[in-house]
Amino acid sequence: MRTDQPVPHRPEGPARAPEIVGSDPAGFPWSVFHDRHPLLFQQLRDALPYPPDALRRLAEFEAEAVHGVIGPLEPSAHDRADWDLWSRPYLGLPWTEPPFLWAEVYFYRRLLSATGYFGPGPMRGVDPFAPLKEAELLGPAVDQELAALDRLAGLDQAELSCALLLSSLWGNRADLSFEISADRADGPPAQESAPGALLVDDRAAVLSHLRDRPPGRVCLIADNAARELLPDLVLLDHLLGSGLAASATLYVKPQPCYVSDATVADTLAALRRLRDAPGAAGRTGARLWRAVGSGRLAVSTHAFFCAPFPFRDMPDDLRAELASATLTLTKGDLNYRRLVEDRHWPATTPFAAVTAAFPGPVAALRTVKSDVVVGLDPATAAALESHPGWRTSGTRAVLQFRP
Ligand SMILES: O=P(O)(O)OC[C@@]1(O)O[C@H](CO)[C@@H](O)[C@@H]1O
Repeated sequence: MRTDQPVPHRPEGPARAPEIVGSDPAGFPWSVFHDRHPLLFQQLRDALPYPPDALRRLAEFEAEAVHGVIGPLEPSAHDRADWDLWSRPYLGLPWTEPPFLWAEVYFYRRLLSATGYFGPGPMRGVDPFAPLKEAELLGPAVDQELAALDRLAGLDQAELSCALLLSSLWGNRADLSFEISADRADGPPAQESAPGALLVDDRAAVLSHLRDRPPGRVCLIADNAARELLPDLVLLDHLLGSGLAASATLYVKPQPCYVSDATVADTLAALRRLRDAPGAAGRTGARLWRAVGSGRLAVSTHAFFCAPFPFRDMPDDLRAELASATLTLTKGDLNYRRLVEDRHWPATTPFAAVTAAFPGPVAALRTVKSDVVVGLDPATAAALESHPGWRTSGTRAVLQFRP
């Protein structure tokens, strides 16, 4: 990863709204640091038997992250030089003072140090979130979701494309960090079919974009493992099999973060889960297995996916890869925050304007779990104002496209 400052912000796009920070005790970011994170520390200690030095580091980091001020990475950290630069403006401040996106990414980086993930000891390379992700992947809910693929047999290609885009989108509701402290102030989770739950639906435009050109490479920047990654993989299989894509690249995180974010190990586990399933799911898994073997489906990663910056600051090598894709699908809330920048945009700010710096055509598939939203029509935005909590309840979603 580069150690210089992020590339200067490009001039395109509307005047930029203020960044979302965590300093308002009534706000969502504050609750993440003060309500969600203490529960997360407990969940981690329950999930794996940590040795004494890791328990001590976890306790120290918990005290710092919940009540203290931001400290540096340990001197021996392999990425200390990067983070020294990136954290210079924020060291010594309460965790809720910096931009929320920066603070959360750094929180998860520090958490890995505390568990010993990068250390010389027995926890080196041990994903602290693996027990949570594995339980979800092997659980009965996944059996049911995979069995449901058998019922798609009667759909024609267009219907199938629409259905699988939607299931990949709503798969994003399966988010283990969100489940820790889901804010249900806005009522119970909406069903996929609930009228009005999908605030923007650009599926038709996404599909005609793919149909109207020779099949190329589709990239998918994944979010969560297990129950979200499975429908993402099924969607990629469909795009490859239907000729809407000639090849695909699945981008996952280079290291564990944000609790359930997918890594390469999670991807391999999901592929095994699919391949070993009965019926249509098993056939899908077998095709995907072969697609990986033939190179039609590449599983890739980049250090930038765990860096605390919006996508407009991506380094040139990743920019060039994405620029050559016919379409990039970004999954989930965090990737949305990185795509449109985590700012207090008016909700009617055009999606195309704030994503202008993204290299190539892009579609965001995201359930709304944090404050930022753009691209709503004025009537939708106005109607939502009478539903306090709609931005963080995970009951609404957007599927937005910019050619
Ligand atoms: O990216 P995802 O998995 O859809 O959501 C991540 C999330 O749960 O974590 C953040 C708060 O910790 C929010 O952006 C969001 O609610």
